[in-house]
Amino acid sequence: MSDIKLIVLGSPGAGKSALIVRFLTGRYISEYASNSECVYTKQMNVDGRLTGLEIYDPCSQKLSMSKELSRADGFLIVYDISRRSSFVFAKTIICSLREANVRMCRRDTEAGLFLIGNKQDLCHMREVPQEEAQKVALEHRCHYYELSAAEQCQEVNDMFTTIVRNIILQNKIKDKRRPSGSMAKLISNVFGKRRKSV
Ligand SMILES: Nc1nc2c(ncn2[C@@H]2O[C@H](COP(=O)(O)OP(=O)(O)OP(=O)(O)O)[C@@H](O)[C@H]2O)c(=O)[nH]1
Repeated sequence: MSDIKLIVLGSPGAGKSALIVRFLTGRYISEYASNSECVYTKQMNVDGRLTGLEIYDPCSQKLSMSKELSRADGFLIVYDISRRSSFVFAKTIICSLREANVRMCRRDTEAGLFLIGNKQDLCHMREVPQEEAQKVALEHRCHYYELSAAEQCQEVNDMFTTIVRNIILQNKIKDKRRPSGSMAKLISNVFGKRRKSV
């Protein structure tokens, strides 16, 4: 069974907990405790393959989580479509992750960045046009979704499933590109043995 680790980030009140709880339980609860970090686990069957999923919700106050960052396969960056400041914050997170990726992420974040506009049910109060968010997602090579944790159970479910499927696929491609143990040994025997750093 493969394990996928997701981290959910975004400004306070964007709806991170609501999305996670909706996905895990199918329920929407309007108030969540927001002062403690949480790790949720779930087993999923994706295309006939059993996958262990770990979702980390660091809670908004704690963004210094280098250990968790380095273990993550995917980053869900949530903003509230009715609050521009949350979108600005989401863009800042994306830029920081791109920078951090160079230094410490286990996986290339390219396949693992997901920008999520939540609270679509509040579109009458919209401050972030969908086109603008799509453009940002394209620029930063993120996948993009807009939905409502409050009103769209199936869509939230589909989104998480697609995210996990994407990551599994991407990890498979990377594993194929990465030389296998014996191949790596062979390459190292031929080219790497005598290399010294100066
Ligand atoms: N209208 C609407 N409200 C939502 C939606 N999702 C979440 N909310 C509300 O937004 C508020 C914040 O939701 P949370 O899930 O606690 O947000 P959070 O991002 O986890 O917040 P922190 O834990 O403070 O980081 C709550 O009152 C939710 O009920 C949504 O899709 N639509």
